[in-house]
Amino acid sequence: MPAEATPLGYRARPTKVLLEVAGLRKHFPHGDAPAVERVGFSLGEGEMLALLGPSGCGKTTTLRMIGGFEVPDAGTISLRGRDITRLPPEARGIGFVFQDYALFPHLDVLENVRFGLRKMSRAEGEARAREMLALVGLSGLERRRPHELSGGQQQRVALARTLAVAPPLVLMDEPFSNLDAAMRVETRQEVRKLLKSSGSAGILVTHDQEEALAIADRIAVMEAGRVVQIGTPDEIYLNPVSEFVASFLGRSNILRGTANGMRVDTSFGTLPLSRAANGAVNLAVRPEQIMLEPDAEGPASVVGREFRGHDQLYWVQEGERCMLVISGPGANIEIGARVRLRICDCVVPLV
Ligand SMILES: Nc1ncnc2c1ncn2[C@@H]1O[C@H](COP(=O)(O)OP(=O)(O)OP(=O)(O)O)[C@@H](O)[C@H]1O
Repeated sequence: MPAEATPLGYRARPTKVLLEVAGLRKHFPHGDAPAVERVGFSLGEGEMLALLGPSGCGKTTTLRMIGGFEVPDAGTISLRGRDITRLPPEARGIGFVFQDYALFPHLDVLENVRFGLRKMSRAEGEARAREMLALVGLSGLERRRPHELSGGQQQRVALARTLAVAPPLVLMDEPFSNLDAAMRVETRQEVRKLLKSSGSAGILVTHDQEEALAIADRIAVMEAGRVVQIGTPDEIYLNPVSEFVASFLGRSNILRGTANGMRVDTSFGTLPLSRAANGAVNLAVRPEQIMLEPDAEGPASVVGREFRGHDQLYWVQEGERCMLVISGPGANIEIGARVRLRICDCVVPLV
């Protein structure tokens, strides 16, 4: 598979390793359990990784250890083959974009971006800062102070300041959380494009699955201090390893079945499996993998419906079980209607 598989540059696998994290552990004093335990992954040059998981699962602690703001109890972090585990943040050559952007309020936009370029001559630093501001689409706003900018513009100044020193890696902790929904969607694609065009890799901490799917080449899903699955967005969405991953990334119906290799017997008949399994298994079925057919003799009935414009959600009761189904916007089936459900795709065995 080519390294750059799509126009937006989503990659299946890192090419050359930039960052290697192995066996990271952090147990804070007074914590019942370690905040981070046995976390390991590698990141390719220019790759974008999302650390995704619910509040308190250890995403920020992992990021802070990579950045040098927290010292791990165990494990190693190396950047381009150099062990940086115990180096202070400023000696690591890593860029950061924080939630609050951390811009200097008394400096204008140009001076904020020039701040990290103090080793250059004034003229060189200014030229580079202007170049970065053009890259993030803020030319013309050089003399504004941060409070005269929108949240999205401040975010881009922070990014320009970080990218100006061309770090091989940029760490971002929920960088879009102060933006409104529309601005968040726009800004995350811009950030992705900027990092890709500057060749910097990125690690983004988020609890927003849609954001992770939209921005990342790969996603590391964390649960209770551990990485439970790492893969491309489609690998994780289509082949979640556990019920936790299946329900954290999108919505899933969970069924019981008896597997035999690549097939499984269920109350919906014998279905193909996405990967081999044997014996009693739980299965994840995405709501869009189920077809809803009106049928006066059908064994199920519609008990809830939500019109969402581009599609519709249906809750369908069949005996004891309530299934979630997604249909196109044109399928108008009333609440109370009798229906038949058909699973029209392979289903995923869970551990
Ligand atoms: N400095 C600290 N001292 C003690 N406990 C901490 C400290 N920082 C984090 N923790 C604890 O470690 C665990 C992991 O926290 P962390 O901030 O890494 O999670 P997170 O996944 O980033 O959560 P969120 O999405 O809410 O920011 C939590 O139980 C948290 O309370």
